[in-house]
Amino acid sequence: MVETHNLMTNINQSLGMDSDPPFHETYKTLFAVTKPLNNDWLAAVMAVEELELPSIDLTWLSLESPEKERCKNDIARAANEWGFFQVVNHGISRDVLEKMRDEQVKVFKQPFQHKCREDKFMNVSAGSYRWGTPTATCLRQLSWSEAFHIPMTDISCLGDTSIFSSSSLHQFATEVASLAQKLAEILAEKSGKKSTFFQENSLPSTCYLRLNRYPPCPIPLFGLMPHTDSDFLTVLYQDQVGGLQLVKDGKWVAVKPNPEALFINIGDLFQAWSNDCYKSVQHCAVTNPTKERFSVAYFFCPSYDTVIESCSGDKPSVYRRFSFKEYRQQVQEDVQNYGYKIGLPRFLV
Ligand SMILES: O=C(O)CCC(=O)C(=O)O
Ligand SMILES: [Fe+2]
Repeated sequence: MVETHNLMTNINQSLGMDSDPPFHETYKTLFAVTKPLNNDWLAAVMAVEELELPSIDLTWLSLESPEKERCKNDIARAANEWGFFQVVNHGISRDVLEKMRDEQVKVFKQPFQHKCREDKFMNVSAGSYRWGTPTATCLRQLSWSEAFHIPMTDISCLGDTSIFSSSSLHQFATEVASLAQKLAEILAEKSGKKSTFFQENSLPSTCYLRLNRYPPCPIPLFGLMPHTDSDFLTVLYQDQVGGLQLVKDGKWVAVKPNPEALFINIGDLFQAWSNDCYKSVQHCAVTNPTKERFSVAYFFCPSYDTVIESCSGDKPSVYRRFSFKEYRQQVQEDVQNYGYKIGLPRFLV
């Protein structure tokens, strides 16, 4: 009882701002029924080994072969062995990244009530702002974060009345979009697929940005529950606090932040389309006891009707044909019925 009381006091102290979502109030029964400080899994999420992801210098892509080919092979190898890698000299200037981050910090500092009325105060679609996990029945299922999910189509029409400065967001999104496209084309080519597929099926307007904020949390919790991304690939720009973890060879590892890098991960669609050549791996974010953390994810998605055909060379197809729309609907249905995403195993041949 005393333990729970102290915990709630700590949480209230770390979240005192009127911009913070009311985590303490909304989830107080979860804190009361779980003994978080004694839970082994909570300690385990914080105690994982920190690794540097394979780092790929994209400068080589602007040179002639063989350097260029070697760089492309490195990208494909990292996507196959890790499903995650970092790119440096990616061509997106520090200025563009810093303006985006300033914008993100400013937006999350808005009063919570304004963020909840995103259509009225922020000029983005209703439903863009999300926080916590409304369905959580124990602390283990709670994501200690708030986020704006913004479709690229919304970014182009934010206008001057929005709290979001459309130009910072727009510039960041445009440059990240072209990086994502370039990497996807290389990965397609290296797995023997048609590299024009993305020009035909993945317009920037079918993609979206997610701005994440992880408030400090006095006890170790998930900032974002373990998941795989339901896209082709994701480009992540994260700050220096750290907290991203992923599964490598069956073990959770922590990713070392790198201010010069953007982080790339393969999503479910690429795993299926490449017939398991590239890996969509489970990842999560964990909280920091004293520091807030920011990240932005760009999700490279095709249009809803795009059909994903899993085949490569002589190897039999691992997954049946499905459209992106079908995939999204199945994920939503599973989350509703079971409380979690099943993902690709649903589509095995
Ligand atoms: O913030 C992070 O490190 C991870 C974000 C992420 O995985 C996502 O937004 O899907
Ligand atoms: Fe993710």
